[in-house]
Amino acid sequence: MPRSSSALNNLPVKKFPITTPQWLRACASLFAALMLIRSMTHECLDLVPQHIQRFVLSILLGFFKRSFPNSIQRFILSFFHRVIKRLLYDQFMTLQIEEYNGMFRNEIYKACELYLQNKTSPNTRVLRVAQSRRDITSFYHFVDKQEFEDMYEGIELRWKFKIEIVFQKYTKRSFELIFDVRHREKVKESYLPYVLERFEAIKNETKFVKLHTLKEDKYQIGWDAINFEHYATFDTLAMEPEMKKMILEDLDRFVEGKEFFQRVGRAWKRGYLLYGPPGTGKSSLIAAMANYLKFDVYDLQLSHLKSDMQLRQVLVATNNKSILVVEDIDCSSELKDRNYQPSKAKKKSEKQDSDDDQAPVLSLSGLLNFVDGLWSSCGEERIFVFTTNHKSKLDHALLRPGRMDMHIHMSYCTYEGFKTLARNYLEIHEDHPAAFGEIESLLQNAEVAPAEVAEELRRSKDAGVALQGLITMLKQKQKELNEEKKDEDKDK
Ligand SMILES: Nc1ncnc2c1ncn2[C@@H]1O[C@H](COP(=O)(O)OP(=O)(O)OP(=O)(O)O)[C@@H](O)[C@H]1O
Repeated sequence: MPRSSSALNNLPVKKFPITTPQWLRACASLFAALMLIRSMTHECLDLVPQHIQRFVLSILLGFFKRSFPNSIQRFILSFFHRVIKRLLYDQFMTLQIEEYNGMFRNEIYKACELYLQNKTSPNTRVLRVAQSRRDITSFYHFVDKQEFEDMYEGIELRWKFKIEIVFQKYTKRSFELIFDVRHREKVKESYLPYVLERFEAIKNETKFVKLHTLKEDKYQIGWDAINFEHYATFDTLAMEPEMKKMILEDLDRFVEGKEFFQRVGRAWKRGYLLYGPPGTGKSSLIAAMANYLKFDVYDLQLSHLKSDMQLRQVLVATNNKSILVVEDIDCSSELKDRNYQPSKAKKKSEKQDSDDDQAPVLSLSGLLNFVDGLWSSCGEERIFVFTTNHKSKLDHALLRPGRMDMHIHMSYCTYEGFKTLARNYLEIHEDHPAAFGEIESLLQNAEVAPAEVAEELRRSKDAGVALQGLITMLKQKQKELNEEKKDEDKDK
C-alpha cells in the first residue's frame, strides 16, 4: 500500500549544515581565491628583482628568529619559512648544460662560454683575465661557482658555472641556467636560440684564429688553445704565382662545396700533403691557409699520443672549420707500421715482445681511419695537412687521393719567390734592376731555401747592402755546389 504524503512528511529528516554541492562550491571559491592571491603575489614579486626578494626574506627571518626564542615558536617559524620558500623559489627551474655530450663537445656549452664572457654578476669577486697582443678584447676564464645574471625580454636569468671532479679523475664542467618555471617555453624556444645566435655573431666579430696544442695532465689528454700569431698570408708567401692561384682556388672550392660533398656522399674534408726541403715554407703555407680561411689550427704532435684510443679522443675534440696538422709525418716513429706483426718482432726478445702485444698502439691505420674512414664523417669543413721533407719515405696508403687530395711541392727559392721576399723585407719592387738580374741568373742554378734568402734580406735595412749580401751568399753556394760536383765526378 502506498504511503500517504503526510506519512512521508512525518519521517525524521537528518539536516546537514550545508548541502554537498554548496560545500563543493565553497571549496572551489576558496581555491580560486588562493590561486588569485598566489598569482597576484607572483605578479607583484615579478616587479621586485629576485636578489632583493631574497635579501628582504633573509632580514625578516633573522628578525623573527631573534624575536621567537621558544622552540615551538621556532618550529612554527620554520614551517612558515618553508611555505614562503616554496612560494618564492620552488617556482624555479634549472637547466644543466654540460661540456660534453657523449664524446663530443656540446655546442650549447661552447655558445654559453662565449656568450657569458661579458656577463658578470654583482657578486662576482674573482675573474681570471687574459689578453693577447693581437686581441683587443680580454678573455675571461671562469672559476668554479661563478655566477652571471642576464635579462631577456623581462625574464630574469641566473647562470652558474660549475667544475666537478668525477671518479677522482676527470673534471666535468657545466653551466646551470636558473629561471622561473613559468618561462620554460620562452627560454627553450626563444632565449637559448638567441644565445646561439649571439655566439655565432660574437665569434664572427672577434674571430681570432687559434692554435691548439696537445696538453696532458695527470689523467687526461686534450687541447690547449692560444691565439695564432703567425702573420703569413698568401701575399707574403714566396711561391710561384700559378701555384698560389691553384691552392687558393682549391680552398675556395672546398669551403663553398658543402652541397657538392653532400651530393657525392663524401665527408666534407680535404687533405693536403706539403713536401719539400727544410725552410721552403711548409709551415708558412699552413699559416697562410689558416689566416685566409680563418680556420683554427690543431697541431697534432703524435709523439704525445700512446694509442689509437687517445688519438680518437683528441680528434673528436677538435672543432669544425679547422686545419689539423701533422708535421714531419715521415719522422713519426710513434706510428706503428700498418703491416706491423708482433711475430716478426719476436726475434728481438721474448719479454719486450709480450709487453708490445699488450701495450696500446698508435697505428697509421688509426690515423687513416680518421682522415678517410668512418671517423672522417665526424665534423665537417675539416682540412688535414701533413708535411714531410721526404715524400718517398711515406706509406703509399697515406698518399692516395681521398686521403691526401693535393700534393704541394714546396720548392727551393725561385726568382718569383725572391721578388715576393724582397717586397716583404725591403719594400722594393724591382728598382735595383742590376742586382735583380744577377740574382735571377744565380737562382737558376742554386739550391737555396726561401728561409735562407729571407735571412739574408733581413741583415740590413739598406736594400743595396742586403741585396749584395744575398748575391755573395748565392755565389758562395754555387761555388760549393760546383766543388761537390767535381768531387762526385772524381769519385766516379
Ligand atoms: N715560401 C716562403 N715564403 C715566405 N717565407 C718563407 C718561405 N719559406 C720560408 N720562409 C721563411 O723561413 C722561415 C721558415 O720557414 P717554414 O718554417 O715555413 O719552413 P718549413 O718548410 O716549414 O721548414 P721545416 O721543414 O724545417 O719545418 C719562415 O718563418 C719564413 O720567414
